Amino acid sequence: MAAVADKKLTGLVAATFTPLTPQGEVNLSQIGPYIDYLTQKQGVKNIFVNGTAGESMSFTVAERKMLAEEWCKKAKGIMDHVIVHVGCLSLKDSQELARHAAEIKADAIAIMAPFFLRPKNVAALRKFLQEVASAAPSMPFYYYHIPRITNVNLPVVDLLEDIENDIPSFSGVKFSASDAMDLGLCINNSKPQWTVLFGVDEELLSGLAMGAQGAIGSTYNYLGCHINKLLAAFEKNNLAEARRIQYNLQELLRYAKKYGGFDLGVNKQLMVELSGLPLGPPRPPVIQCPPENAQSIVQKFHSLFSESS
Ligand SMILES: CC(=O)N[C@H](C=O)[C@@H](O)[C@H](O)[C@H](O)CO
Ligand SMILES: CC(=O)C(=O)O
Repeated sequence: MAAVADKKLTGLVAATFTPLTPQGEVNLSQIGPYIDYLTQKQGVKNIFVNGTAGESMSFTVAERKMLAEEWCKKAKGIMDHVIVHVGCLSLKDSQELARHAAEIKADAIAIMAPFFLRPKNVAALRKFLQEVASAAPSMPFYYYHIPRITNVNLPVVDLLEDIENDIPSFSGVKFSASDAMDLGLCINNSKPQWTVLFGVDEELLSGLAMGAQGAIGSTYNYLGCHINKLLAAFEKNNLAEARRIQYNLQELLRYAKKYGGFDLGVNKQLMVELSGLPLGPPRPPVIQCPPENAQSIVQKFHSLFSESS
């Protein structure tokens, strides 16, 4: 296993969907083809598994272990990083998944705040995170800030203060919030070996402007090659080109709103249609996007993003 911070994580990370059979059972057989699709067709070399797009909380601990193991096994030698999200509502379940991630030699773990009984202040959040991290002390550890889902909206910059004293494996933040001030302060208060990855795909350019070193997102599953161009354009200070690509992603999400919003059901179905991978339906309570709606969004996708642009 790589020592903590052996390989610094930067660039694009796809937050994977979870392949299911048509009956809604975990379908490990699609994980190999999924990884081939990401590397060969999308130019994506990093994955974040069992996260939000992966419907983590809808799966049992046993299912999440099977999934994490297969992602790591199939990504070995092909992907640069596999980050396993181990967040659960129960500390014990999170610790079990953290230990398991270390056993299967994942590259890093990430954890969102528990959101049934929520930590009421930064100290309480830090204690929870520290107890998870200490179950797998050799695993690079990322805090996954996604207040839209957790309703835990404590300033991340406050969490970062001397965090390495409590969590020596701390390696960075997956920042999925539209809060440019907290994001900027996180980056300004980061250690050089940490990575702050931005997680709001439709606002990536603003995250890059603030200094994010990479991006994790669900849309990079099928937009990886385009978003890699956005990252390259930003690097070269070609803001006009970076904006063009960003606007197209925003137009896609705006269009999807016509069909009730860009939720996980729509998002996963778009991946199925665009990749051709049979990833199955989402698991209830998420509902599958009706095929005619998905087709209409796919058409919009093709009008916004062509192979050559
Ligand atoms: C709620 C959710 O899934 N957030 C993702 C990551 O944090 C994003 O990748 C979004 O899916 C994306 O930005 C579209 O809103
Ligand atoms: C979408 C995202 O970043 C996640 O799956 O956690």
